[in-house]
Amino acid sequence: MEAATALASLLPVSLSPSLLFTVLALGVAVLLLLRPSSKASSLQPFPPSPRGLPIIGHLHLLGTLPHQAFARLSKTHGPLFSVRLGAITAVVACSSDLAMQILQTHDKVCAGRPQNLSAPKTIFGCPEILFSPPSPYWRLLRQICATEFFSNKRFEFFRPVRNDEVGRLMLKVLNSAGKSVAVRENVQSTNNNVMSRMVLGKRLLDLARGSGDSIVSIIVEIIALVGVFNLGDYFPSIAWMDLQGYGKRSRDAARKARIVFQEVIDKRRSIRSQDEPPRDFLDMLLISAADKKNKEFEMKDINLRAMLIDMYAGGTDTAAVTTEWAMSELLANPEKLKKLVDEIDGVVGKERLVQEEDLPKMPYLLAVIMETMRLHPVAPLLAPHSTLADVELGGYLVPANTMLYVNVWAIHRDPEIWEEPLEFRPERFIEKEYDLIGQQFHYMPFGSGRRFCPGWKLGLISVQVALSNLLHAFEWRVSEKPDRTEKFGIVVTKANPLLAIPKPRLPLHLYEGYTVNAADAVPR
Ligand code: HEM
Repeated sequence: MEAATALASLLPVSLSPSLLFTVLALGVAVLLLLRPSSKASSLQPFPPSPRGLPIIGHLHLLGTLPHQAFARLSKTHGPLFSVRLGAITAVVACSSDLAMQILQTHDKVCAGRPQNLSAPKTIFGCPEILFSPPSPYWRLLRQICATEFFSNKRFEFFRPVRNDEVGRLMLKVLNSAGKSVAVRENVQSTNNNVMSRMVLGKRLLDLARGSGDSIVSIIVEIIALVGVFNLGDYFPSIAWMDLQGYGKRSRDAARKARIVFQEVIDKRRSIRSQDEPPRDFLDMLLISAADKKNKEFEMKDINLRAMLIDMYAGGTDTAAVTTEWAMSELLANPEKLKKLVDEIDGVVGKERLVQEEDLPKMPYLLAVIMETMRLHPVAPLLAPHSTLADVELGGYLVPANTMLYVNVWAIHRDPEIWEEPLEFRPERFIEKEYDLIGQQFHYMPFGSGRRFCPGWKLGLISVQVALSNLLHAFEWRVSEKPDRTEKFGIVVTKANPLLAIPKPRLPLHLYEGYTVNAADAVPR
């Protein structure tokens, strides 16, 4: 039991010693599963690994921030190494060369997703975009998103919605002038409403009574559940015991999501006429589901519900977290903040708020956001990939069905690539050209290759609009310099949420006028 207590303090999640003791006692059977057993792996070396412990493997080395632990391990074991997480073997890549091998050279073989994670299976109950292995159906879903949801036409169509929501955010912050404001929470609620209007055509509060609140709480719970460390996923022989209760929580979340989203789908079907042009994502999904061309992949309501959840979940946290990190870095670096505010003032003046049309004229704003995503990628290990067949990476043989982590966090701080990598220096993105779509494998905040984030443009513009407006419309004060402590999850957040005090810096009539005018132009 003493060993269990010591180990419990090292694990990435808070496990009670008695819980860990149970795991150790029950996990003996799992030992047999621990060694990679591909026939081919006996012919070529498997990536090296640190010394592990019986049963738990290397779990004790992960700490609370696995991406940072992996970066440290790569210093001793090289840029490609393997770890055992209970019964699961994972290979970690910490260099841009290996990222290229995984995401470009062997993209097809490395584009799987690990299938040991129980929360997505329980919650979605069917293939969706994020957790499904590549398949013709997954390609169809990505194609529907690309042509119907993330296309330039749709982007323009929803521009007034985004302007309106950011105007509402300005008004809300104005009402808190002089008081402490939780930046992420406020931007998140704006993004939730943008997403809700794009996906279901309505702000959360305007959805059927209670649905809006339910959707937010369900999505928050789902994002948490898909990011937790569930013992059962790594020790399959004891999964049935559901020691941490995540199985039950996932079933509850699945049940609630089914009820709320089905209600929305049924209501829409009952009021929507066939020849009406699509006005939001749900309309587009219903059209695709009825499209004879897609008959091969019958889209049932369960599939539609999964897609709605994917969009809400993808669009909620990511941009708000990035905006919060950007504000934190700027408040910790006043000269960079001044340079950005000067740029915004120069383009916009002080007689109106920032509009999306202004953004292309603000290169320093883009550089600030790119630098923020370099230091604080929301998914520092991307979403885990997995091998669909045996593949050679960095001279080692990695067998089929191995989990793959691409450590973007480590690559983004690699001193071989970046001068003074820990400095917040947006100028580096002006002096040298980097793209956002991961073509150089030095910089991949949205991933690269087949699994590249389909929502990247929307994510980026959400950050640009929120950050530029918050800084143009308000002067911000913090009681102490913001820190860089991280909290791990499916999205890595700031452990200590940024609290800052706003003071308006524009004529007051602008804040209200902006909202009223933009609301007139909203499509629905
Ligand atoms: C700043 C904002 C965002 C960032 C930094 C970001 C980043 C990422 C990353 C790193 C991945 C994983 C790539 C991989 O596994 O190789 C991803 C996947 C994904 N993202 Fe985003 N994302 C953002 C916004 C969005 C938005 C707004 C949406 C949708 C509304 C979205 C939807 C998705 C989906 C569906 C996937 C799964 C793609 C697949 O597995 O095929 N993301 N994103």
